[in-house]
Amino acid sequence: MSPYRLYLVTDDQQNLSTLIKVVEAAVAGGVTMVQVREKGDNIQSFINRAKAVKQVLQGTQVPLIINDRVDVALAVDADGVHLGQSDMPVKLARKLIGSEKLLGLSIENDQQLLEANNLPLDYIGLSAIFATPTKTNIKKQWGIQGLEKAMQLSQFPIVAIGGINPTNLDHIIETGVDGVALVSAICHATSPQQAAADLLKQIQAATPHH
Ligand SMILES: Cc1ncc(COP(=O)(O)OP(=O)(O)O)c(N)n1
Ligand SMILES: Cc1nc(C(=O)O)sc1CCOP(=O)(O)O
Ligand SMILES: [Mg+2]
Repeated sequence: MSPYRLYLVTDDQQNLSTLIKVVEAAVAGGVTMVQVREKGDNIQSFINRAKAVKQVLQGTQVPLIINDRVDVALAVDADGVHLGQSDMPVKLARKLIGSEKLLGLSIENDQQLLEANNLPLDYIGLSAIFATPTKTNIKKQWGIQGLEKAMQLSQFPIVAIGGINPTNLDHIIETGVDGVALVSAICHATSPQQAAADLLKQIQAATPHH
C-alpha cells in the first residue's frame, strides 16, 4: 500500500494549539503522511510549528514533510520536503537533504511532468486536480482525465491535490492514483479524526484491485 495514500497538508491559518490537535486527531484517524505548510515569511514560527508537529508524529510511522523550505526541513530533521516550481531546484535540494529523505515536486503542466521524470524525486504532487479556495494561485485544473494522462506519463508516484473531498474522492481513487493530499476536508472537519478515518475507509473501498 502506498505511503502517500492519505496525505494531510496543514492549514497555516490555524493557531499552534489547533494545529497540534488537528494533527493528533488526523493521525489517530489514519493519515499516512503529514506536510507542514506555512506561507508566511516568519521562519521562526515555521520551525516552531514544524517541531510541534514532529513531536506529535514521534513514535508513529507517519513521515513529516516540510513545504517549500529545505532549510526548515534540515533544521527540524524532517523526513522530507515538498517543493514548488519556484522553490529551490530539485537537484540542489536533493544534494542538501541526501538520498534517504523524501522529495516531492508540484507539477503544473505537461512539460514539467516530462521534465520531472529526469529529476531525483520520490513523488509528484499534481497541481491542481480541482479549483480550491485553500490555494487561489493554481495554474491548471487537471481534472480526472488529466490525472489519468499524467499517470501514464510519470515514472513517479502521483499525489492528487486540490479540492478533494468525499464527493469526488471515488473518481480520483478509481484512477489508481497513489495518494490524495487534503487540507480542508480534514483540518476544517468537526472531527478531524472521524474525517480522516472516513476518507481512509472510502479510499480502501474505491482502490482498484490488480
Ligand atoms: C502534496 C502537495 N502537492 C502540491 C503542493 C503545492 O505546492 P506549491 O505549488 O509549491 O504551492 P504551495 O503549497 O507552496 O502554496 C503541496 N504543497 N503539496
Ligand atoms: C496546498 C495546495 N496545493 C495545491 C496545488 O494545487 O498545488 S491545492 C492546495 C490546497 C488544497 O486544499 P484543499 O484540500 O482544501 O482543497
Ligand atoms: Mg510550495
